[in-house]
Amino acid sequence: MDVHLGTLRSRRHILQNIDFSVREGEAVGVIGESGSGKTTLARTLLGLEKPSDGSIRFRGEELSTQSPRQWAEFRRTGTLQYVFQDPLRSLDPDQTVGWSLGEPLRIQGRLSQEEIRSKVEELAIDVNLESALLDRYPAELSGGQRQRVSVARGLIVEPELLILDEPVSALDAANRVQVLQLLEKLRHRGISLIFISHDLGSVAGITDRTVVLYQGRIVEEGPTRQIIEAPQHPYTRLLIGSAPTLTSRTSLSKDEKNALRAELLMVS
Ligand SMILES: Nc1ncnc2c1ncn2[C@@H]1O[C@H](COP(=O)(O)OP(=O)(O)OP(=O)(O)O)[C@@H](O)[C@H]1O
Repeated sequence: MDVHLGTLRSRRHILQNIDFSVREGEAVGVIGESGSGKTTLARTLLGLEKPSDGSIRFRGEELSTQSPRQWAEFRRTGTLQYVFQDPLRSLDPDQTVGWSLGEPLRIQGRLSQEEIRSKVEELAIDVNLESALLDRYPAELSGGQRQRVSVARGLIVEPELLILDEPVSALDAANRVQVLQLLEKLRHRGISLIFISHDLGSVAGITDRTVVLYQGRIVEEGPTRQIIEAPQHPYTRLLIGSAPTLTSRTSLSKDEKNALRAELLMVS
């Protein structure tokens, strides 16, 4: 799949030849530095950008040719849900957290008010949100609590695929741990996940496979353990070398990093 963005006069090739799949119940990480195309990929998978070439299939159904209205319907029915970096943007500031959590179910229109309320309370327990928080407004929650609400909101309609774009980047260390623990718990629920992040450390404990995005292209893909223990591409080696806590190896020296950067220039 390819994606071009920009105006007709300055069209840019943002994603090139992207080809990967997610199996049922599998958690796949997409990592890459700023500008590598991660958010464009998330937006394309959600139907918010249109691929210029190639296809996006969900359970064999071709999605890339669907109209914006069909895409909206696909997101609305809950098959595909998403969590973005900034939970304040996805939660209505004028509504209580409990209201926002129940909103996807109200849109679906299949359950009564009481059923929705009890589902919201059940889910709050699941994501370790005290029930008293349900009556508060988003601005009255901590960043971590808000992001747990966003994840819960993505889950309430029991999606088949949850796309998370930098879900912990805006959080401090303690809140990050809480949200990552929640995501780890989700893995065992059979939901397929795409976890997009610039930080391999966040993705490491949660994903089965990882895709490495560099300058809009996939340069490496494999089991997350293998990517961490035996990275092949110089870009991945640089990423891992800059995150020494991920492996038992010591971090790269300045010379080693420079050598990898030079190699990277040769291959890109
Ligand atoms: N609407 C747009 N028109 C033209 N170029 C765009 C548009 N949106 C993004 N880009 C460019 O596409 C490239 C990838 O952007 P994208 O936001 O997908 O990267 P990212 O990996 O998510 O970065 P970050 O981690 O900083 O959010 C960047 O060079 C960006 O400037």
